Amino acid sequence: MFPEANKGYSYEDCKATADWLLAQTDVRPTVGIVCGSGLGGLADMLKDQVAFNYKDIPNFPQSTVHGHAGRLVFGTLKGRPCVCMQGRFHLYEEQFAVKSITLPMRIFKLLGVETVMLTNAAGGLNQDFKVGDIMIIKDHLNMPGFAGNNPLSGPNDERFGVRFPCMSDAYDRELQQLAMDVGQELGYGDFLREGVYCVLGGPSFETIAECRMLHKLGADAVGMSTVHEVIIARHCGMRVFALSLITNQAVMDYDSEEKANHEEVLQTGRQRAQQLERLVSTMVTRIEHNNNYA
Ligand SMILES: O=P(O)(O)O[C@H]1O[C@H](CO)[C@@H](O)[C@H]1O
Ligand SMILES: Nc1nc2[nH]cnc2c(=O)[nH]1
Repeated sequence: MFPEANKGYSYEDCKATADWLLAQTDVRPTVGIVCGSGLGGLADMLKDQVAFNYKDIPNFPQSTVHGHAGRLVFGTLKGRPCVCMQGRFHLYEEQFAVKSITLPMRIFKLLGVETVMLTNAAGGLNQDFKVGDIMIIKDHLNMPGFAGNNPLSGPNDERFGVRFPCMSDAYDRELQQLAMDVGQELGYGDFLREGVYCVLGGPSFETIAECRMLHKLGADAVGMSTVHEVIIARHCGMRVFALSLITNQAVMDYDSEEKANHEEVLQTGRQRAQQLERLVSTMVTRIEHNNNYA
């Protein structure tokens, strides 16, 4: 499913994969997009597509989760060259996978990507949030990281970045503001939020006590992805924008009959897909037009 432990992750391996891809397409992407659960439609927005199944790409992991197609799509979005992961990898898909799930970020970097835009489906912990809200991520809590499960653990290759990267500026503030501005213009003000995303290892959803604890700790939404990719993307100097679609309310109350489930997650994704695609595609256009954002 994933490349063998410690195989396929060196700078040379990543470069070989990037060079292989660059030899198959004329697209030279400067924006990389990652589609969350049920949000794969973002990739369909790309024009003049050149698409690869993950299984055909050297060193690439394979998607195993329903709602993650497993294709790397190159193309243009309103004239801007992009690459899009239609399907991402999660910590729970294989034990000790924190390096393989983040590998595509290093390949993005070596393809020439400058800005990464990540999306995910998440459970809402903030009691003001509703299902269908879009949360611009301003910061994160890396729970697996507290236990030493950080994608940068192990030897550091300075060709990618420094040993101790700063994370207080992980989420680009100009891009957060751009998302707010674009969202307001598109009339999304009623369901556009900002907040802190907390990553857990999954795949089990949270208990009621866990949701209450995470909320008290300052998390507005909880999921099982994104943070590891953000760490690797920032380590190698790419700008990061990330958003969560609040696909379900985290259950915080012992009287509640609600139960988190993946079908609801995918269903909410389908309902908000078009607006989310418009938000991301309009942002990409502005990144191109305002060089101060690029
Ligand atoms: O984060 P994405 O990939 O959107 O997926 C989210 O949805 C799945 C649970 O329904 C989990 O994998 C969670 O992380
Ligand atoms: N951990 C977690 N991941 C999610 N992804 C979508 N919804 C949820 C949720 O409630 N919890």
